[in-house]
Amino acid sequence: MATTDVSTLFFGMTINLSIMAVALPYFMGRVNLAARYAQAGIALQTVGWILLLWSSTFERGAWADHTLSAISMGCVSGGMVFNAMAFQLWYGRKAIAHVPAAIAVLMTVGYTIGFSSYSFRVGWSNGLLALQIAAIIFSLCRAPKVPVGRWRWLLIICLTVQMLVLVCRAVLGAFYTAEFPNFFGPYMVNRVFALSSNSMMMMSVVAILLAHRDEAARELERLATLDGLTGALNRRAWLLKADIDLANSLRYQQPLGVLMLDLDYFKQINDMHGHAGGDSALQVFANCLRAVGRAGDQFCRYGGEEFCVLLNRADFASIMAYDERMRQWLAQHAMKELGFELSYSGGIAMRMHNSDTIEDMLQRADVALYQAKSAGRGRTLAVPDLVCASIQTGRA
Ligand SMILES: Nc1nc2c(ncn2[C@@H]2O[C@H](COP(=O)(O)OP(=O)(O)OP(=O)(O)O)[C@@H](O)[C@H]2O)c(=O)[nH]1
Repeated sequence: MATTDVSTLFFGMTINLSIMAVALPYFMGRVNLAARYAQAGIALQTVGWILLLWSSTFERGAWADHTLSAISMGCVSGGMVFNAMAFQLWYGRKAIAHVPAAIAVLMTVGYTIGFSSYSFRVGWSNGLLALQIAAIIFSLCRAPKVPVGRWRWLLIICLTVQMLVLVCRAVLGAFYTAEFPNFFGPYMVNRVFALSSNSMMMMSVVAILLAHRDEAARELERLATLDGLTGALNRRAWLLKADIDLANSLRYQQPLGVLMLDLDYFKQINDMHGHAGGDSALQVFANCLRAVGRAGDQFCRYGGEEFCVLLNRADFASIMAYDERMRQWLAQHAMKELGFELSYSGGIAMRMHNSDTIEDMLQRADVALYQAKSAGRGRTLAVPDLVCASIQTGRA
């Protein structure tokens, strides 16, 4: 430790940062907003460190030293703001970083004004950078809105180490100036700061790459489970969830129903309003299912213009009420949003006995749906010998 040269360590770190600032955008390829924020954060911090090293080649306190150092502080703290925005997006939250951004502005302005006092500028810049990092750590300690991997803890550890070293530097620089008169001098705190900055920066980049991988995995899962046009679950994902719900319904002996829905005269809709009109109708229908559903109901686009809803803890009367709500919703919204009426036929199947499978229920719902179509459409039926009821509302 005693032989480590602080300037060389910072120089090495700046070289590493520069390589990563160029390599990340190049090798990550086209990325979404969060990764672009993270890349911008690293790039800004790189510029900051380059300027800081450059400033040290000028006479101390000279105009060039003052200007370059002030800009470098703005870049380093601005880079933190971009990183905070990236982490928030990876947390599934809105990308706001008011506190780190306000601290970045405050820090740069104060540093520029108070540059002539070494103790002030070291205390101010290190103290506020530590505060900025504390704000980011605080937001990382809140529960994420999406499942995130262990990168979160890696990042919290890296940032905490950096924050603690910055606090030491702030205190030593501000109050023990005689023992700590130079940023690049061979003092223990400078060495610790240079070494920890090096390793924490590397680890932070690892965390960023892991966060990006998490996000890619979530996106893949989204693509694999959702229908691209309507945002509804696709058949495969729905069947997996349906099996779990059926097992729970058996275990707790609670009612479970399947509602199979098919838009009426959909071919005519396509013919009259074009394929885009048909697509919009499918989206409006999915919105209808979303609007009238309760938490726990699962719906999917089963295929083409056919949808399925699984209604947990719902008896036949509740499913009839659900169907009625759907028809009312469509009566109020379809004409307004599409310019034409939208009607559907439905088939209901309740879980009948303990050996029922989802496939059995779908088969019964399909038979009921076929009967609803044959009976003139615009209605929802259950297979007559199983449940003697029908709902006949809307267009017949
Ligand atoms: N616009 C659009 N049309 C689709 C999509 N998937 C399936 N279709 C169309 O949906 C139509 C379904 O037609 P049919 O099976 O005859 O059903 P229908 O006209 O609704 O008749 P009934 O169900 O008997 O009332 C076909 O013309 C398909 O091309 C889609 O994603 N978008």
